[in-house]
Amino acid sequence: MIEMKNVTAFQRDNKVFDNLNITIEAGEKVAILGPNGAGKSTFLKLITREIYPVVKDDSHISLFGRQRFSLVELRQHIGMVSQDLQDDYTPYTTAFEVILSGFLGAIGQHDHLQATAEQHQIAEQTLARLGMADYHDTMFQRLSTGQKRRLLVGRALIHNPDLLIFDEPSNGLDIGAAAGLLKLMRDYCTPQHSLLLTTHHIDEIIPEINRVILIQKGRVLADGPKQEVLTSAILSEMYGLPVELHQHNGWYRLWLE
Ligand SMILES: Nc1ncnc2c1ncn2[C@@H]1O[C@H](COP(=O)(O)OP(=O)(O)OP(=O)(O)O)[C@@H](O)[C@H]1O
Repeated sequence: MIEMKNVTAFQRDNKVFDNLNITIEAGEKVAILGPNGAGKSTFLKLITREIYPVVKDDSHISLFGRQRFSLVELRQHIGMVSQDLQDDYTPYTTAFEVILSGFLGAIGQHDHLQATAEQHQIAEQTLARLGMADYHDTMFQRLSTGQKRRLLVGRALIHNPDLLIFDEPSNGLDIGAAAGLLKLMRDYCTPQHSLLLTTHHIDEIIPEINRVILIQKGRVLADGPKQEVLTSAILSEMYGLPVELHQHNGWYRLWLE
């Protein structure tokens, strides 16, 4: 579903990846961990085409079996939740428009992208299912961080995408809102759906995630089944300080030694 071969990519004049190789198959549920600045968001931006790789003969990015996509087509396959996306909404976009924009692969409403009556109806139902029907016309700037994040999840899921991308989704959420978010993530994890989660919080790695990729300074430090990659020794090496990992009923927690 995602194949990155020998990918070199920059953020302005910072070379973030030099010959990165990562393949993710359809249906996989994957967590990507790494210290600040490791390249996690850059990896996701290569998928969403917010960043383009350096053009080289032996390098390509293939998404959903293809190397060429229009952005509109691509976004039909992907649902995204990220702080960047949250920041991109104008303060005056209403809660309903945020949800509806998931159909349009756009931020907010755009005159040239018209939603159908059926899409309007599904957006109304989604808003209600999220428990936010009373906020239909409330402007984005007047919502709490938890409410904004819930809207973004509704927006990401509304078109039933093949791939859901969560970029540090529970940042800024209280424990109840974070638990609600994890529940939405788990509900999405059917065999045909793929999930990519980047996080700093080991306890966000839901039991359905079976593969973990560790990135450090733009390189893959470890990549494999969760139970092999998530060990105290490997995580201590990655973070450069001694940590102790605990596992309980498929969930993980990290302690400083
Ligand atoms: N807009 C930008 N301009 C220049 N350099 C950038 C920009 N955004 C990121 N970088 C650099 O690219 C590298 C990778 O950043 P990236 O945001 O992908 O890391 P990350 O693993 O997502 O970090 P974090 O956990 O802090 O969000 C870092 O060295 C960062 O300083």
